[in-house]
Amino acid sequence: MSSAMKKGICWALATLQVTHDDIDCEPAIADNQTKLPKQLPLGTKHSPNHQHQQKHCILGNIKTGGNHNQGPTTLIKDAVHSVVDTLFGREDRENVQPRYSRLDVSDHCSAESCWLVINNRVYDATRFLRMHPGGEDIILEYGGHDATTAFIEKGHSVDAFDMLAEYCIGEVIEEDRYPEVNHT
Ligand code: HEM
Repeated sequence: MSSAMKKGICWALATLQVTHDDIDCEPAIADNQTKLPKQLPLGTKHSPNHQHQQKHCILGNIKTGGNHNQGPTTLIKDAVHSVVDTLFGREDRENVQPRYSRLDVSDHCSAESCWLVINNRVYDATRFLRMHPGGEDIILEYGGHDATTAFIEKGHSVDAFDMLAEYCIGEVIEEDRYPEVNHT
């Protein structure tokens, strides 16, 4: 396969967008331990504003051997990794990260779905809200927005920076990136 074609497929996978609504795909992913994945009918119920529902379900069904304890985002990430591993081998999987525009992020500004951008990476802080030592409200204030300056200026510890990785769901698309803020 030519490298241009390879790059094209990587790009296509990377631009597939995943939102919290992907949770609707979870049964289709998990219910496949011993048989082929059940096909989720296209157009299966998602939130009315969901623009990429069909893509998500197709992607969700790629995964084989799902795990009920994993979050939907992890499952989708694994699904992308499975495809990349199959097509190109493991070494290329690091190039594949879901990409979101700042407009996509702005849809997730509630306690039901709370995303933040810190240094051009997108974090889904929804399940962390109640665990946040600084309180739920302060994160919610930044839900759907860029929280880089707030997060860094607060002086979060190294542990807090390390925790971010657990909630990272992708990165901001090239044209919406801001200069990175150094925190050392
Ligand atoms: C997913 C994103 C976030 C993570 C993982 C996170 C994590 C943490 C952690 C682990 C602490 C305990 C102290 C420390 O280790 O530094 C903390 C405290 C705190 N965080 Fe965050 N935080 C996040 C987002 C934010 C945002 C956006 C703000 C907005 C300013 C914020 C404000 C605070 C404040 C004010 C405290 C201090 C609580 C206190 O010491 O009384 N955090 N955070």
